Amino acid sequence: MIEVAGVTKTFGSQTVLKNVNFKAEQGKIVGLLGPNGAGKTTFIRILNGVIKADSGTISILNHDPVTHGDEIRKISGIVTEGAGLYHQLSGEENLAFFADLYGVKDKSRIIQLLELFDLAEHKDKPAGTYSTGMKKRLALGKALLHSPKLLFLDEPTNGLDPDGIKMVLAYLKKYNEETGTTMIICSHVLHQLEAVCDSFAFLEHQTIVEQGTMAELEKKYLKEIKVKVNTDMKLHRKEYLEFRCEQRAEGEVIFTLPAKIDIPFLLRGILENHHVYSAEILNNDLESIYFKVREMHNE
Ligand SMILES: Nc1ncnc2c1ncn2[C@@H]1O[C@H](COP(=O)(O)OP(=O)(O)OP(=O)(O)O)[C@@H](O)[C@H]1O
Repeated sequence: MIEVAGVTKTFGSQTVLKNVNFKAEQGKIVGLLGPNGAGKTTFIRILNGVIKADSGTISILNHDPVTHGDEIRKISGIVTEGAGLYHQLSGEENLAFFADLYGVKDKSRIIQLLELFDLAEHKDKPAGTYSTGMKKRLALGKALLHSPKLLFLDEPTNGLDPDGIKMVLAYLKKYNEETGTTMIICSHVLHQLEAVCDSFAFLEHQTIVEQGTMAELEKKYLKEIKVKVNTDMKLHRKEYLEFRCEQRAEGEVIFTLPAKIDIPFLLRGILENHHVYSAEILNNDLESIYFKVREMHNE
């Protein structure tokens, strides 16, 4: 769906993006990660045709955002920090206004989206009186009015409370599953991204240094696995079945294994003489991988 090769962007004397390569498959949700100022928003604005790259090639469903920006905006939606809503208009009036602007003929789409985002009972209230979570949901509804094939989401959960975050992410996942809409999401809240994204791209030093699914990233970056085992065994050594281990607390042992494949062997070994109440891999979450990727590309 999206293919980017060798994209570079400078603002004055500052190079923000340098030789960026990126791919997104149709129907997938891709997380775009990187520290503050890495260039994530700039990259999304280039993809959406709002600003122009200095060099490189971009193809979005075979359209170039520079020459066919309008076509891309017709098939894409965007949610950014400023939701771009009219505060004096009601929720429904906002969607009606943008539906006209986007040339959406089927007006039933407005009520459908208000219902989808649990805003139907608030549709007549001015958007300015909405809570942050309601505004975000209305902005999502606005971005989806014309049933885009592609959705750009820049920090979609910023400012939301934990319930709001959970709700917005659940809506996005559900919408993706039901419609196959491709989504690119920028966020710093990694555990949220981990739950919804199919793959991840890492922006570092002005370029995408890594892109892959969780399984691909784990394989490449996790050189050892840390497993926390709740067991009644008491350790008197720093090694067990040739694996490094450490008793953290009573009944809790951390084992360091070369690979996931060693976990069944370890657990069978312990179970011969002890009980195992639970076992959990500690370092295979997106946050651990994010720091590994950064570490490797900052050496
Ligand atoms: N229109 C502009 N003119 C000049 N500099 C800009 C412009 N837009 C972005 N920049 C600069 O480009 C760099 C990257 O900004 P960008 O907003 O793309 O980063 P980001 O990864 O989205 O950051 P954050 O995580 O903080 O949102 C920053 O140093 C920013 O100041």
